[in-house]
Amino acid sequence: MDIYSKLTSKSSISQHVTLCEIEGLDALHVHHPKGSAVITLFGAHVISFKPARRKELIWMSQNADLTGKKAIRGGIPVCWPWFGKAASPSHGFARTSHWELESISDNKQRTSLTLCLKHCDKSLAIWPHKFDIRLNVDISESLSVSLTSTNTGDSEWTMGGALHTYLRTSDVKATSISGLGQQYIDSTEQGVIKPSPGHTDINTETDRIYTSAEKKLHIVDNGENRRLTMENTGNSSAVVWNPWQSLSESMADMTDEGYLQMVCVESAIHDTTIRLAPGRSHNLSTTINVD
Ligand SMILES: O=P(O)(O)OC[C@H]1O[C@@H](O)[C@H](O)[C@@H](O)[C@@H]1O
Repeated sequence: MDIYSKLTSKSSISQHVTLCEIEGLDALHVHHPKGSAVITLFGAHVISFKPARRKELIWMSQNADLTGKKAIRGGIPVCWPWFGKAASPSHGFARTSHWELESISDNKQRTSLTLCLKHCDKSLAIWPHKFDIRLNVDISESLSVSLTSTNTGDSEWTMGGALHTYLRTSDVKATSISGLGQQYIDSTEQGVIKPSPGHTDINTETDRIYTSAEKKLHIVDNGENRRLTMENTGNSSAVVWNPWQSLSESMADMTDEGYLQMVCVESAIHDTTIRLAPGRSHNLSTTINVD
């Protein structure tokens, strides 16, 4: 999907940031000399990142729903306060909530945006806890996304989540990921734990939670001879997901062939294990670089 041709400008809000609309969703278009990005306020969802003079790094489904009625397929969904089906809705409510833009800072090196989501009557009905979460997005020649979760209530709560990055690849069958550690939970086989050589190719439906992944992962797209590094912090696992053919065909927001150009590599807290006492914060981050 060519995100940039679908943007309609509304107003310039800083030297390098324009408020735009994409199919009815408000979005921030960052046009820094070192890199471009688009982030929707719905979900605080990064839907594009392009380092200057390089190709798009982020995959977006051609059939993504951009009406604000369901989660966006592609980009970097912010899954919070839980990962997957730990509770309902799947991957939490942050990715389908409307976030506020809190601040922008532009300098020669980067543009940084902070978006914010706080508890409200709707969130309290789903998850009865008070919180403040902030997503900081730094756009430069690399992309850095950092989610700080703070307990603003008066009792402890527990959270999980993920920065669920959909990476674009020229050919998933020629893509390999390393730094994954020695074992994974295979979600395609009822959570069986399997040994891992620390790296994987993608040539079938893949839904794996790597529980001893290294902080730095390497993703090699041999089709395009491109090497990405993803550095994660604050996570308990790295999740690798590709729905492959028959699942893609069953999903309304994927094209039948969409799975061939993507792989999700996620900085995750799959096990809802972060306990936050009142006033305490946790930071989960992912930084993506083209080597
Ligand atoms: O369809 P959703 O809710 O966006 O989830 C997509 C996938 O997200 C991955 O993180 C999960 O491991 C998969 O099990 C899941 O299918």
